[in-house]
Amino acid sequence: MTTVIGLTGGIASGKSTVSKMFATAGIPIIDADKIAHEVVAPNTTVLADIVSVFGGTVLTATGQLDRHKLGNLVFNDDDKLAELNAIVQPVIRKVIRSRIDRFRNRNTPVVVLDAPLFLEQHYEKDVDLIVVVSVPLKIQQARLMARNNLSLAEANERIESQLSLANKVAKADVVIDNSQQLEETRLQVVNLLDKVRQTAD
Ligand SMILES: CC(C)(COP(=O)(O)OP(=O)(O)OC[C@H]1O[C@@H](n2cnc3c(N)ncnc32)[C@H](O)[C@@H]1O)[C@@H](O)C(=O)NCCC(=O)NCCS
Ligand SMILES: Nc1ncnc2c1ncn2[C@@H]1O[C@H](COP(=O)(O)OP(=O)(O)OP(=O)(O)O)[C@@H](O)[C@H]1O
Repeated sequence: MTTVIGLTGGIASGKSTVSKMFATAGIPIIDADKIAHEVVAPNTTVLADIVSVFGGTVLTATGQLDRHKLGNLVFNDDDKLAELNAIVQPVIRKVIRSRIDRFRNRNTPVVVLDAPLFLEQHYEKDVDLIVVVSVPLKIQQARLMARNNLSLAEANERIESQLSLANKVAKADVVIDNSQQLEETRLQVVNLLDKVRQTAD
């Protein structure tokens, strides 16, 4: 039997950080952001659809998606973000589901699905446990501004384009508090894995 852990949280809450901790413990990761990057490679129909809606200016000189430019177009315009989601989410969903099926068929004991839009895109039924990484808003803003070199207003636009963290926490089976030192977070990951393994035994 496979336990699929759905790992989510707000932007810059620490999903990748937590997901690396699971990977270090030997757990395979399905990374939705990585899949989202793969499905828009040059010469894909997804990229062609994006260009037909947003125009050729979202491409770099070498025909790659200019992620920074597209991000600036969609994160302050709900309608444009919805248009982008309508193009990419069905394709991302297909890849995610086929990877989960493969792990379940192989009876891999524990797998993590790291998906920022897990709750917005309703992946609840695809997983066995919902884990939300949580930090107070002030820490989320500060980490996002530092990591992506954004102003407070730009950081807030991105934070507000998702379900609120409080809303995500309310839907969680387990909450990982990532507001302290990394070691504190790592201990919570190790504890959670112990519990999951005990339940599966
Ligand atoms: C708009 C894009 C080009 C911006 O690229 P950029 O390199 O700046 O961001 P990146 O892809 O690394 O995502 C960073 C974070 O932004 C947030 N985010 C990404 N896409 C979305 C979205 N559609 N809605 C809300 N938040 C989002 C997530 O928290 C994500 O972890 C890119 O995010 C994208 O293609 N998004 C659509 C695909 C998607 O939904 N990805 C999320 C995985 S399900
Ligand atoms: N406990 C921590 N203490 C200090 N900094 C941290 C901690 N956890 C994460 N960070 C930093 O905060 C930033 C956001 O973390 P991370 O990239 O893991 O978030 P994320 O939720 O995966 O983001 P996204 O939604 O954009 O994919 C990174 O720069 C990371 O190094």
